Amino acid sequence: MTDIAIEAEALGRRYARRLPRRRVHWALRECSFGLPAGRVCAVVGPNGAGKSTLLSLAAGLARPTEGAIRVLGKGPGEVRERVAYVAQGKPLHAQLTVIDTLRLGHALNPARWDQATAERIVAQGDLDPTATVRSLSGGQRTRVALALALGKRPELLLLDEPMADLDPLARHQLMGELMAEAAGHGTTVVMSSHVIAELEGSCDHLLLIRRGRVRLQGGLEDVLASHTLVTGPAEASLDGHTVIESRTTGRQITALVRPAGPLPEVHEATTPTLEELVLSYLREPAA
Ligand SMILES: Nc1ncnc2c1ncn2[C@@H]1O[C@H](COP(=O)(O)OP(=O)(O)OP(=O)(O)O)[C@@H](O)[C@H]1O
Repeated sequence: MTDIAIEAEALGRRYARRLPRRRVHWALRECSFGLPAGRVCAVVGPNGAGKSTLLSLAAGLARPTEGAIRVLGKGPGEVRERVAYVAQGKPLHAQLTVIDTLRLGHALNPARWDQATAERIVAQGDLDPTATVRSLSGGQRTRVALALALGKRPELLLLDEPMADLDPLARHQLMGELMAEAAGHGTTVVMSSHVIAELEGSCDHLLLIRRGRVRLQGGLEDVLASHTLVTGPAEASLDGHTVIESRTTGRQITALVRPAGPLPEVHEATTPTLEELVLSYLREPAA
């Protein structure tokens, strides 16, 4: 088993847009990173940053335009059986019932299928197993998609905004299932989300993408510890430190910095929360 679940080297994906004018658009460019196996990794970034593109490349549903991506030490197409992917639109067969959807999951993954887990996730949502997928609400479909993904007992679980349409209780309960899966079976979970609160406390690795580039990556504790949120008088100098973002209110400055050494004593310094860190990187002027 490899120590790195996903390894990208100068990864790029370009789309050709026809309208309004034919032009080439890079959804991802020069992305190099390694996600350690057995971790729960948050993929964050603004709308259109390239998160879904990255997950679909890892799932082997799209091909890189340049560079390379390796998943569980191999090409994404070679490890499909060991990887589960829940895409943003949660594609399922609308005409199948819930129970037939799980049967199909079993038929497609006979060697690894965990019926008990899949059934438990469906049952916790109080779903009628004989209902067709077409008749389910968006959140109920998400539950079935997650039941299929976890039933597959994957080594790598790729989730594209999995919790977006779930109610708070379902969100809490399914996050618990995901965390138990990761802890109990050493599953690597890579999850994109805009809800930072749901990532805090569950993720231990961060990949922040902005405008198709990896802007920040690493173990969550290390990433947070390498930044400082400072407040102090507006005229106090932060020269020599890397200022990610700063805002001045009246005579006070608040800034997220990567300190290069001790900060001036006039500043009050704290370690940022994940939310503060992500917001600062998203607000950062053109990186
Ligand atoms: N099939 C496609 N054809 C053309 N452009 C595309 C296609 N898919 C994505 N893009 C473009 O690639 C960029 C990245 O899109 P992507 O869906 O990966 O972003 P995202 O970070 O997942 O966004 P969101 O948070 O809104 O889901 C966007 O500018 C998008 O318009």
